[in-house]
Amino acid sequence: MALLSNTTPVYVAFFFILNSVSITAGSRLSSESSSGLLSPYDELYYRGVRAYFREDWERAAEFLEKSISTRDMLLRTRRKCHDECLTAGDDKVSKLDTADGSLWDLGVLDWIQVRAECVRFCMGRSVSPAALLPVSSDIEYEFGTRNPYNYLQVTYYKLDKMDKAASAAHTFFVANPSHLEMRNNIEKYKRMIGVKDESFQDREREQEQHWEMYDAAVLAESSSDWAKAVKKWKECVNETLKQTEECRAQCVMAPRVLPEEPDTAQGVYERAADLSLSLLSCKQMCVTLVSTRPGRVSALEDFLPLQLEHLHIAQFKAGDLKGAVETLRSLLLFYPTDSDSLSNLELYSQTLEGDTEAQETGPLQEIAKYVSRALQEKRLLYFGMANLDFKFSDPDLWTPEDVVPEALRETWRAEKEQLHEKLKQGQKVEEVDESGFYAGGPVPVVGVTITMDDQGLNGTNRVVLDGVLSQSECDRLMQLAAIAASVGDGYRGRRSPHTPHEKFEGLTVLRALKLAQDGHVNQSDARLLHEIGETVKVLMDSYFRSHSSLYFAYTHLVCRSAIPGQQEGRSDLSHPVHVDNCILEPETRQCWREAPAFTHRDLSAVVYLNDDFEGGDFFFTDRDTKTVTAKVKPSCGRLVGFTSGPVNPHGVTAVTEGRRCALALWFTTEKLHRDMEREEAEALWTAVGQSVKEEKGDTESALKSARSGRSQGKERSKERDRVTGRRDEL
Ligand SMILES: O=C(O)CCC(=O)C(=O)O
Ligand SMILES: [Fe+2]
Repeated sequence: MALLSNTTPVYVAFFFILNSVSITAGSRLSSESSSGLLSPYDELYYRGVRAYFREDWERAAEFLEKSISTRDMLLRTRRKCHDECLTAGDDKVSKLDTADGSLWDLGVLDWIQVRAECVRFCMGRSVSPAALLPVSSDIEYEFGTRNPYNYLQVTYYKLDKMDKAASAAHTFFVANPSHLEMRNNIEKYKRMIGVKDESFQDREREQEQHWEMYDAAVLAESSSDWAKAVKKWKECVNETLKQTEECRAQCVMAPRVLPEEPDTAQGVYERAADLSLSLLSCKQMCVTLVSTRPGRVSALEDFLPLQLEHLHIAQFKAGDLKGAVETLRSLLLFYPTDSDSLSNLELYSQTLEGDTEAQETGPLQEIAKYVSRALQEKRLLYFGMANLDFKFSDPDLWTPEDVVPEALRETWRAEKEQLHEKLKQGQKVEEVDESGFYAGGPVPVVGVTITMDDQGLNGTNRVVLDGVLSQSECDRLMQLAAIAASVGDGYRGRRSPHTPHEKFEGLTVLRALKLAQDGHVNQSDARLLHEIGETVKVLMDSYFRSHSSLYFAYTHLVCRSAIPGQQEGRSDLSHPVHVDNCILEPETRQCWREAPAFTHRDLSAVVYLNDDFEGGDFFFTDRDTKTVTAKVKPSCGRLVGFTSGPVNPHGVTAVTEGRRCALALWFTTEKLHRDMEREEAEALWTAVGQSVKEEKGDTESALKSARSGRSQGKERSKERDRVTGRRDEL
């Protein structure tokens, strides 16, 4: 028989929202009905939406705001009552633990009844009877996706309250990052005079704090600042626990819809199982909710244990062995038989000469409480479930087998497998690029066309453009590369950095310029290399829209030539699959922003110069680095552009005959990381341009003054304007 948990009267806090915004006298008043009790927030919301469609903006703002604040208060009240009733009915539960099973059903019903009455009494003191009723799933969805802020944004705009409109827009956008219209609106608010930077605030930020801490911890870790990483991971663990508990506290029985009296023994049993299953799945849902970012799909499996692992490593690296021991013990609460943790503990115990008594403070204590409560709930449920044929999901990957009755283990294992599979697929299908770039902007250079976009390339933030260079420009750059190669390459002696079957030659803008000065290559060809960069920057900046300015990070012309006689039976790649700004770990699908990856690179572009070679296809893959998602055949003037992060792993197939040349460019949003070599080249350029008649030695002093003083600044920017200006005329 099927037990339908969705019909049971549990307040499932699918999208829990708990603001710790203090309740001001004003907002309390506005959320109360005439009886002084909290009104139903769904009704307030409907009134707000109706006013919105009547274009009665004043009323719309009033009711939408009231619905948001009333919901906050309701959730907080429920939390308070949950705490107040935490032990209600415990005597019944403790009997369940010891009972031989014959009284399980009655015990569960008793327990639920007692607790529900406690909660009902508690909530009844401040919530009106209508507001005690569960809201529809539509309303839960509306609030979960932050749609009230969508209405509020327009409403405040109409009321000419731009700061509030900007804040509503931002709050909505955080949970809906691919909502292009809202993105454009935000852009407009940013340009409006009088809208302050502080207005772009996430009004729901309170529930996202653990994510801010998570990001800060990862950042500290990637810069090997271990002391800071320890601090940040601790904060993150504490906050994640807090958010989880807040969420779980919302899972209380709806006090007005208690089980009707079942008349048969089997009926009693089923009812009890049904109710306890609902309660448990509501609590379990919190694990997924807390580890899912708003607007992003992929939940991190095993979120708390994962953080503890990071914390443990950071503590070890920071030399805090006692702390590491404490964290390991916390981790062992989840996975008591984990061999790595056990052997690490053993190791620390030897180093500390047995002094490994953890102080059981902070996270350890809280985690111990959390784990033991969660396990008690599971035991309770699984015990009762043992004789029933039903399906359930357990999002915790750490539930020990002994909690699950023998009869259920088979189903349970299958569920776990499925969960793993689902997680994997979820990550595969819905890659979300967090880079802040959005493909799809215009291509403002005459003659350049979009050949493939995200859809054609099967991914996110990818593009292929054609017509970036003419045939004669390709020829001139090929010529430049050939001469430069003959006088030594720019690969600092690493002639085959990716494969021994090919020779690599690289040339930077500065080196090309110096070769021109020494009379090895044409000035105009060296200048072309520089100018192509400017065009590519205009294209990338425009197509990949973002809030940030773009700077050159690095540019080089690269040729890969097949080494004759060394191609037989070759199975490697010309350039192995990689991500440009992080180190991809295909097994975990994680990408570590750490050296030797060029972590500051944000956008990548490769412009191809020729096609008269064998092999050398560019390709994108999935995060597994194996599944090829799109291929690009190089040809003169073709550009492949993409965001440099984990959504775009890519590689190059072996060049088995001939020579393949391309201009590779990377851009950064961090001014600090801009390409100083390019600036040096530009300064040199200016100096040379200014002093055609001057002696060659003078360029050196001109360069110095450009680097150290402001005197050259104006000249340089004039020169740059001229360069871009010319390209714009194309
Ligand atoms: O040459 C290409 O097509 C790609 C090169 C590349 O991925 C890189 O240099 O990072
Ligand atoms: Fe690359």
